[in-house]
Amino acid sequence: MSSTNPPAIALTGLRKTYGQVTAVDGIDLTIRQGEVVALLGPNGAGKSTTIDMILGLTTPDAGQARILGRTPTAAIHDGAIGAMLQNGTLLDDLTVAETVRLVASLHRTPLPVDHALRRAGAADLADRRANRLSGGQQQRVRFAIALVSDPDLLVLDEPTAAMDPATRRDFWKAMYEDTTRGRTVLFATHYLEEAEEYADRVILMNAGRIAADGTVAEVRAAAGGRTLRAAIPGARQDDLLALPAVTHATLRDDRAEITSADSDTTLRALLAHYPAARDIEIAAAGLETAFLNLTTATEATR
Ligand SMILES: Nc1ncnc2c1ncn2[C@@H]1O[C@H](COP(=O)(O)OP(=O)(O)OP(=O)(O)O)[C@@H](O)[C@H]1O
Repeated sequence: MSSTNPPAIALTGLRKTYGQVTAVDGIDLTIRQGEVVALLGPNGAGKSTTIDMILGLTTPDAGQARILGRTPTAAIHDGAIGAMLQNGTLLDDLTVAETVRLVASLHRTPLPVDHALRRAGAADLADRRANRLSGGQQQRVRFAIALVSDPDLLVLDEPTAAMDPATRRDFWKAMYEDTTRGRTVLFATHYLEEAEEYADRVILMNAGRIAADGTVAEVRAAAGGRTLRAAIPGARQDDLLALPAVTHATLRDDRAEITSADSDTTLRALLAHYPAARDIEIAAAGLETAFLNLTTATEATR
């Protein structure tokens, strides 16, 4: 892809407050065309508000969002963005195929309805009424609606929230096949394994700001993460937390789990303090530990 292409998403100084609450606190972010990006963060971190500003559904108090070199409204108007939101309502009286056809009729160059349904794994639902569908099935219909304009950018707010594990797998399989053609995808999720498995890049939000941004490996490393597990007779949690480089420590009976930014230093100090420590294991921290470390670290500095 040529470097003269505009970014899929360019956010500069983006900010939104609701009364006393700063939902998004000055975000700068560039997402290149073709990237698959996961947006992570605890409840209330500002993910949905950011997505709403990318889609032009919410006006920022400051800063701006540019989508493929245009305003969000212009990009939506051109059918360049397909979106799947958390609570998009489906029209009760229409069948699934009629619903998708209706949305297709709003676009200049839509995909054939049966293509969109097939790609979204919703072909078997075509003749069903939207109000008879389960939560996971409705999500597949919303996915077909997002795909029908054949958009360059897909924005998905917790797309798999209502899906069972098998449906989630099918959804991501369909998604993956679809993005191999250079489509840009931004998805918000609470499932860390989805970010780990499907995203090229992970953006971790906390309290309206970006707490980490990089590949899964980079975000893990930024959280300084190794996990050290051991049986430590007579251990006290306060003492473990006081060991050098320790960021978290939990203790159940004499089994300790310690997160450390520098596991060599922690281990030396641990053995000096507790020579009876045994069954020691050291592993790279998972994304979940990185997530916890980074979100607690930014909370502490607020
Ligand atoms: N329309 C609104 N009016 C008032 N406050 C709002 C509104 N929308 C969002 N907020 C507040 O802004 C903050 C960010 O909310 P947002 O929905 O963007 O977070 P989120 O990261 O998407 O959370 P979740 O994972 O729970 O969906 C929260 O404190 C929320 O209560």
